[in-house]
Amino acid sequence: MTPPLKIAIAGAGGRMGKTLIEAVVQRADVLLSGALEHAASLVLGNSVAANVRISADAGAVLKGCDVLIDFTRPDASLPLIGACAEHGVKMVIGTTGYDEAGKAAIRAAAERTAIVFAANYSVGVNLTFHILDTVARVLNEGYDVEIIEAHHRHKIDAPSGTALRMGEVVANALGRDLRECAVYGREGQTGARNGQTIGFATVRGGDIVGDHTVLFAGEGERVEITHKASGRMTFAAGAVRAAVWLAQRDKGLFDMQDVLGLRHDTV
Ligand SMILES: NC(=O)C1=CN([C@@H]2O[C@H](COP(=O)(O)OP(=O)(O)OC[C@H]3O[C@@H](n4cnc5c(N)ncnc54)[C@H](OP(=O)(O)O)[C@@H]3O)[C@@H](O)[C@H]2O)C=CC1
Ligand SMILES: O=C(O)C1=N[C@H](C(=O)O)C[C@H](O)C1
Repeated sequence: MTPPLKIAIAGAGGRMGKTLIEAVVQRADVLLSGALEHAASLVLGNSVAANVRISADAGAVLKGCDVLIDFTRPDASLPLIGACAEHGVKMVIGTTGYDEAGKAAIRAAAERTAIVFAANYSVGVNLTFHILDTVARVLNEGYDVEIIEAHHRHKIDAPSGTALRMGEVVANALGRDLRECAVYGREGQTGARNGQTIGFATVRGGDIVGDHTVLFAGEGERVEITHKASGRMTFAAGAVRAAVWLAQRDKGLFDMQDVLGLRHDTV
């Protein structure tokens, strides 16, 4: 019998970390082997499962696992990504907000180990990426694109990784480069809207788990594609699914489209 896949969680005390622990423990085919936090964390030593306490010893946690699932913050995850590449530990990265150098570090690490990196692990959002590609190709002229996202008051990056990915999908479908056409918020005498731009609006408040709407506004009609997450288990279950999928890969960079078998040339 194949031994269960050993999964460790980085950011174990966080909102996603706690939900990921629940998601791992629920499955019979995987084992929670470690739970990682930073050295000053108030939850160090807390027991999270049989024989697993939250630790700040990254070396020991990595030694004991096959896959590390990281939902932390870019500055915390980058050293872990380097260490995983060095020790051949596979990774599922859910953290958002990386700059270009951070993304380059992930690509470099994926030459040495297998990594799934996705801004959103829910099946619904990944399906939405496909729908957006189709909608943008049809409404390719005369429709202004605006992306509106809302999250809880604790979120530290904006726009969300998911909103940015939605922008990339739409921009690719329209033959545009998001880096050149994105407009992040408006204020004052903005002038009339440039039809080639893709606008982003961010809302932060309360306990909103994650809402995303892409609006295609034309003359006489508008199309709105909306996804609303009402709980974090949808992300956590997707991340654990990605970890199990990684068991068959040695190295390379993948995303949730690959895990779900949804990849085609455009998304
Ligand atoms: N891809 C997806 O599907 C999703 C992605 N996310 C992303 O996941 C990330 C985390 O979100 P969320 O759980 O809400 O955030 P939290 O702040 O609740 O959790 C982050 C955790 O990481 C801990 N941490 C900080 N530094 C380190 C370190 N060096 N080693 C280990 N742990 C560390 C934090 O500790 P402390 O609080 O003490 O600083 C905290 O417990 C965000 O980037 C978010 O955007 C979220 C949901 C879904
Ligand atoms: O921080 C969050 O909570 C979330 N972050 C992800 C993002 O930035 O897209 C995914 C989800 O919307 C929740």
